[in-house]
Amino acid sequence: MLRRFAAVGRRALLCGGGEAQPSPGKSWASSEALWRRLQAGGASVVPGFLSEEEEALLVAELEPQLRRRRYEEEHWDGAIHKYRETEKSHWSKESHEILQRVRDAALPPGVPQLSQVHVLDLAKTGYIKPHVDSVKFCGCTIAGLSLLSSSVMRLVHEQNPQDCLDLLLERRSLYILRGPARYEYTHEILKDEDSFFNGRKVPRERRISVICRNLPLSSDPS
Ligand SMILES: O=C(O)CCC(=O)C(=O)O
Ligand SMILES: [Fe+2]
Ligand SMILES: [Mn+2]
Repeated sequence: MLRRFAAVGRRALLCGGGEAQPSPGKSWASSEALWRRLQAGGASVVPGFLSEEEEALLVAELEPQLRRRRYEEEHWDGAIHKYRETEKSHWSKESHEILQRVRDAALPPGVPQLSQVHVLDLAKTGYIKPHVDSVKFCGCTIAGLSLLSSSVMRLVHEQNPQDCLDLLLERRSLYILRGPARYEYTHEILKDEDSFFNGRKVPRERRISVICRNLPLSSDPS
């Protein structure tokens, strides 16, 4: 089974959005102070991690596999809407090298990794509701590439929902969720109609994410 998280029922409070303004052009997060804290815990966003050529290469390799599937309305756990997905362990040499670069950049050395890469294709009208990836199936780090579309990822603290921020996930960026951002905050991908970052529309097109994860350790908090 592909799903790896416990969905969170409540809708996130409105946060970030047009109000908290980072220094113009400088930040990929809507709240500087909170983002600095989450970065200190190991979270990050790396814009332009992929070149256009690398993005095209990954999409070309994934497209035939994805096209065989139909978009599903809703996942059984209710978190993902209008999506299709696959898990892939065999890649071309070129793609393998890109994914190795992701693993080297994002996954801590010495921690076992899920060998299968999760590929999630969200339709233009697709979105992901707030959830925390299940500690049963996923370890300390989630590392995701965004292909074909930019999007806004919202992080909301599970205990203090006013503690929240939006991340701009540009097309070809890499995001890393680790530490508090991985365990204490839900993450979600906003639907097109809600997709704003600092008051600016971030149009949601079809988006493919390619996600590498660590395996859980028995010492992971749960
Ligand atoms: O598409 C993404 O980048 C996130 C996907 C996600 O949250 C998940 O599969 O658990
Ligand atoms: Fe997830
Ligand atoms: Mn996730």
